[in-house]
Amino acid sequence: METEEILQELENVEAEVRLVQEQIKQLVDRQDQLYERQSELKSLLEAFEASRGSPIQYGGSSSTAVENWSGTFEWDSRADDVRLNVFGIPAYRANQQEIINAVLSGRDVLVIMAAGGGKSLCYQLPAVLREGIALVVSPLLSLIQDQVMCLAALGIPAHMLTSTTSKEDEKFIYKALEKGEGELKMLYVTPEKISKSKRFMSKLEKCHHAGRLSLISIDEAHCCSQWGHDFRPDYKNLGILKTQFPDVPMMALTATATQKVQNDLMEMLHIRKCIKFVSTINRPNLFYMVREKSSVGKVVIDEIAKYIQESYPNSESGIVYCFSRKECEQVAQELRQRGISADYYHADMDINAREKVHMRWSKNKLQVIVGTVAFGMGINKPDGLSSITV
Ligand SMILES: Nc1ncnc2c1ncn2[C@@H]1O[C@H](COP(=O)(O)OP(=O)(O)OP(=O)(O)O)[C@@H](O)[C@H]1O
Repeated sequence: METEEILQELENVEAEVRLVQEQIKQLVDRQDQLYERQSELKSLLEAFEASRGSPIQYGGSSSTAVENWSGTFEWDSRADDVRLNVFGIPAYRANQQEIINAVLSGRDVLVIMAAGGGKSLCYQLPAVLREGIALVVSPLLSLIQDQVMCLAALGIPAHMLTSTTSKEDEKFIYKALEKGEGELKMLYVTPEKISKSKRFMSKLEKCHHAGRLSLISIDEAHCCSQWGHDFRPDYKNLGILKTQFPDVPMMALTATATQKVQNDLMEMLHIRKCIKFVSTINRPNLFYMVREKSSVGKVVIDEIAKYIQESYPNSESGIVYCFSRKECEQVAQELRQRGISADYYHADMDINAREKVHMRWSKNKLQVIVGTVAFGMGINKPDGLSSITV
């Protein structure tokens, strides 16, 4: 093949890709319009139903108020069973059931719920209920490891595909995506996988083509927006997921998003018509205390050590937040000198060292992590978690 011929064909292929992308965009827009019309028609039916005093049947099932996601759904009893017997959760918290119902109805959803409010259940439960594999995009390795560890403990086959994944695991995951072999229910990846690995995207495409991609969940979705406090450039490319897999419900979850960030992330993820759930930030399990800080460094450490020893005599886990990396190392060392099992965590450490500290802490082999804000986003540790900001 002559260079000129190659160039010509490349040009043709690129032109066709642009055309296909345009067609996909038009189809996604059309899908949005249809959803909107569907909602209007369901509202009309609901109104008729109310005026006649009897339910109208359509599409083989009884009608549900359009935005009434707390109504009755065919999966209610299966969802209750999984909630209780798989996740060990006796009752839903505010909005959880409605979010789950919206996703299981095939809708795209934006969830704004305070940290620790229970966002994970909102995508993990549908992932267990739906056939196939759910993809979860999450920004931090430590967060992914934490989630995969918790899911494994619940007996849910979850895996992660990250820079630390072994060749063997990678093979297993690719086979599960491509051929449906092996047990895989939830796959966690960092956003870089979506934007940088063509191989992964091609396997995902095959999984979708075979009808086995059940759900796409974007955790810490505020990272999409440049207006947010945690902008991650690779999150910007996640829009491709909706473009490539328009029929797969997408969930975007975050604890903090201003109106501007919400609009921005909906735009970027191509979920402009999503159902939005905002939970109040009242956290009854949180207790705040502010104490005056001495100007003498040693006294501050003495007081923190005393507070930890007196308030957490059974070595319950905690985090001490510091502003600088150097401070983290110093404070950890000084706490150790006062008999507290403590270690530091910050972004200057290599990934293995960070994971080691996180694992020791997760398994209660370390009581206190002294970290910068690099540690903590999305950490799930139900037993006695306390945090002190120096
Ligand atoms: N309905 C519920 N009842 C009791 N506990 C729950 C319920 N839902 C979730 N939890 C528990 O609450 C804790 C926090 O949940 P989760 O980690 O999902 O929070 P999150 O909203 O993802 O927080 P973050 O923003 O920090 O990631 C977990 O231990 C989880 O098991």
